[in-house]
Amino acid sequence: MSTLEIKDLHVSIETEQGTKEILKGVTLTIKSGEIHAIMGPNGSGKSTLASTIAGHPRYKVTSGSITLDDVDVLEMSVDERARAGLFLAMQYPVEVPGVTMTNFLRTAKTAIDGEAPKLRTWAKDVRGAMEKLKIDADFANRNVNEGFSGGEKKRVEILQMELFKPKFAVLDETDSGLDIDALRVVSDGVNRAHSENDMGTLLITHYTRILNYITPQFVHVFVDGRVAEQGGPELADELEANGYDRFLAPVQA
Ligand SMILES: Nc1ncnc2c1ncn2[C@@H]1O[C@H](COP(=O)(O)OP(=O)(O)OP(=O)(O)O)[C@@H](O)[C@H]1O
Repeated sequence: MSTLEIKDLHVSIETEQGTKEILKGVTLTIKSGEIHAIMGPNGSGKSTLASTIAGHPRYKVTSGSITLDDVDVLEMSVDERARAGLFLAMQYPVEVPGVTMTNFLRTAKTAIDGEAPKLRTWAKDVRGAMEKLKIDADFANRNVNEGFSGGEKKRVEILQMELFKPKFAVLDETDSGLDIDALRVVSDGVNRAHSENDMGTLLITHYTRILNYITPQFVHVFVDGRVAEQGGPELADELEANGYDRFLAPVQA
């Protein structure tokens, strides 16, 4: 059993207008096997939280902590975070010209595990995972994300998650731009990682649609850089019905 613990996290960025505090005290604990959904209005800091967990240099932690099984994540480099078992699927995946998917996946898996995967089983694992995610075999020879459609990029992210077997995944708007079939395929991938690897997930989303396929035990409403309320899946239904007015009123007052 692993625990990813975020405690009273404050994060700022430097802008031309000066320092801007975006996260204003986020506290959140995720354990192995748990699915947590974060929902919240545009600009409330959800992606900033994902980027901070990922170790993006732009986001400065001014106070608070992130630990993985009591080890300080904020002291780790981006690579070390991946090796420690954190997986981050970002809103805007990057293209890597000149690097084929096959080479990328094997190199990344080697870096994460500290040893190269066995050639024969690895090729089978990759093929099997691609089939499950309905990714055409041709993608193996294409350059990472180059010319991939939005939905294809998301499937490829989940492919990485299946193969790297992280302890925790942070999925930032993995559902945006997915058609119904792709949504189901991607959700199945996340659910498999939970049942087979006991992965913990932080799922950032704007829509309850994905929550029909991936059932979170916890829903957190993010407003103005903090968790304004926590609840079960019924909280997502309430947001769908009533929007964020109830949470925004105290902020705007
Ligand atoms: N690099 C940056 N430069 C300037 N402002 C930034 C930067 N990154 C984030 N911000 C600001 O911080 C706030 C939070 O942004 P963030 O992307 O974390 O919100 P979000 O909740 O993920 O929004 P959305 O739902 O629209 O994706 C916004 O006001 C945004 O403009």
